[in-house]
Amino acid sequence: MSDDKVKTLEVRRSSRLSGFYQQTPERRRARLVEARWLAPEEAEACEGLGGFDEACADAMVENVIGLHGLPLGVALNFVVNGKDRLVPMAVEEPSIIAAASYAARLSAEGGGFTVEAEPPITTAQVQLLEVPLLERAREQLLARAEEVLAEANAKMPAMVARGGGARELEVRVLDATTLVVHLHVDTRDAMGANLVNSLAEDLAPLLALISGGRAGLKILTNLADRRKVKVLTRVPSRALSSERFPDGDAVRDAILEAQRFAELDVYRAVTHNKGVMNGVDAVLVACGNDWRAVEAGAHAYAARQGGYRPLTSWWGGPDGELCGSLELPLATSTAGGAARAHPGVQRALKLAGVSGAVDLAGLAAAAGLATNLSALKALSTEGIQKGHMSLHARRVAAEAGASGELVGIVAERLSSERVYRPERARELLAAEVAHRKGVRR
Ligand SMILES: CC(C)(COP(=O)([O-])OP(=O)([O-])OC[C@H]1O[C@@H](n2cnc3c(N)ncnc32)[C@H](O)[C@@H]1OP(=O)([O-])[O-])[C@@H](O)C(=O)NCCC(=O)NCCSC(=O)C[C@@](C)(O)CC(=O)[O-]
Ligand SMILES: NC(=O)C1=CN([C@@H]2O[C@H](COP(=O)(O)OP(=O)(O)OC[C@H]3O[C@@H](n4cnc5c(N)ncnc54)[C@H](O)[C@@H]3O)[C@@H](O)[C@H]2O)C=CC1
Repeated sequence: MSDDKVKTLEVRRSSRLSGFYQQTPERRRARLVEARWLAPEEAEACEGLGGFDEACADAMVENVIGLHGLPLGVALNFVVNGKDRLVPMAVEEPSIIAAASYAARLSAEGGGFTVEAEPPITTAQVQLLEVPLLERAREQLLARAEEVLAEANAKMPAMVARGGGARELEVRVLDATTLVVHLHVDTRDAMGANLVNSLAEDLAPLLALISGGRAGLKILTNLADRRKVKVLTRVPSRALSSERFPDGDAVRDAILEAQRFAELDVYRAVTHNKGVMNGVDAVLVACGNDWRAVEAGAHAYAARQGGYRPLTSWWGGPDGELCGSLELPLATSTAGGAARAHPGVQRALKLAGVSGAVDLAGLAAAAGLATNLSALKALSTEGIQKGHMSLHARRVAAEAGASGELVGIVAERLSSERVYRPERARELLAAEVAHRKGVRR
């Protein structure tokens, strides 16, 4: 590990930054410097597109004609495996970052999030077609597994030197003449897609020869179920009480009813899991990771028992607390892709103190459990619209033409009326502007 990384890990910093959300972006950046989350020059570099320019973009994808921005925020209050963390989130939807921060505050009351992550195993699939003697081919492939693994490792000396490498060969029968070989590879801090895809292509002729069949597709699987991450939390029921809902036990029970709904009904389970992915995806986007791969794997994992189920579980603990867990496959990267090419991604990883791909997976999962908790709590008490729409109101106000402090004023009036129509926002804005002109005269 580099000296810089060691220093980042040693500094004790608080993820609780009171009043943060009421401040301007400029002041928030200054707070991150004061609280030693960012160096002054890093905070300055966050401004605007944060150093991401057309040259970076042109090197990343094809047919670039410009840049596309998204808001980058930080979720606060996270304690993960006993350590305070800030969680960078890039997302277009209002209230997700607030929801993550809110649930992280609740979780911190019970000690925070505990993450258990599997090693970073990415799996390549080689399809073997027209295999004459399936069972014999399977036996032969397994008998020569060590040879195949050694061949694979010989093709990636740098990964082996890093502590990664090919770990296991698995053979599955798909139909009367088709096998699939799984090559499980520890890809350390890389997602490993390009690496294992190359391995699969290189090894396919040997696998076909051993099986007596012919090689078909050679590609990784995004059902990365050897690369799962599990996150747990417990929230004391007193932390769930509020002025409007003073009985924390009743709030806990209402959340458990919401969980049961998702367990019983696929229509609800899908929305429930959307609330999980609100947190997971926002972290992955901020950290330049392949969220399509994670989305695909997460939903397949949710359906692994045949029916589609919620990715999280919530249950009552022995001391009346609310306990929750989230488990999903999460193949992340801090070494490749945008992590190398995008200066904003590099800063986000630094801000979050990410030590590697497995650590990033844990942080994204903690954010997912958090956004699910906030959504369930809101849904089972006051309803989603109050918190969500009062934040959405700022966007409605801005779209109606408000700027500067008028955004907050119009948004607050929309929220107090609980009306979020653009025409009402325009009326309120016009009235406020007319009022100000009248006062000046
Ligand atoms: C929005 C809250 C948090 C308000 O909740 P509240 O109770 O009004 O919040 P509060 O004023 O008591 O503040 C509590 C904490 O929330 C955070 N917080 C509070 N306000 C802000 C803000 N403006 N900006 C940033 N952070 C904010 C902040 O951490 C604050 O702590 P403090 O710093 O004061 O100690 C709550 O209503 C909530 O979590 N709602 C759920 C929102 C949500 O899930 N949004 C996603 C969109 S809906 C969706 O996509 C998913 C869904 C719902 O369909 C999934 C499903 O069905 O399961
Ligand atoms: N089905 C899918 O999901 C597919 C995804 N992809 C894309 O492939 C890319 C794969 O990402 P990555 O594998 O992360 O990037 P990558 O393909 O750039 O590989 C990362 C490279 O970083 C180097 N490296 C340096 N330090 C390392 C460390 N500590 N640990 C591991 N490697 C280290 C290694 O040489 C490694 O090969 C993503 O952009 C993904 O979107 C591509 C094809 C299919």
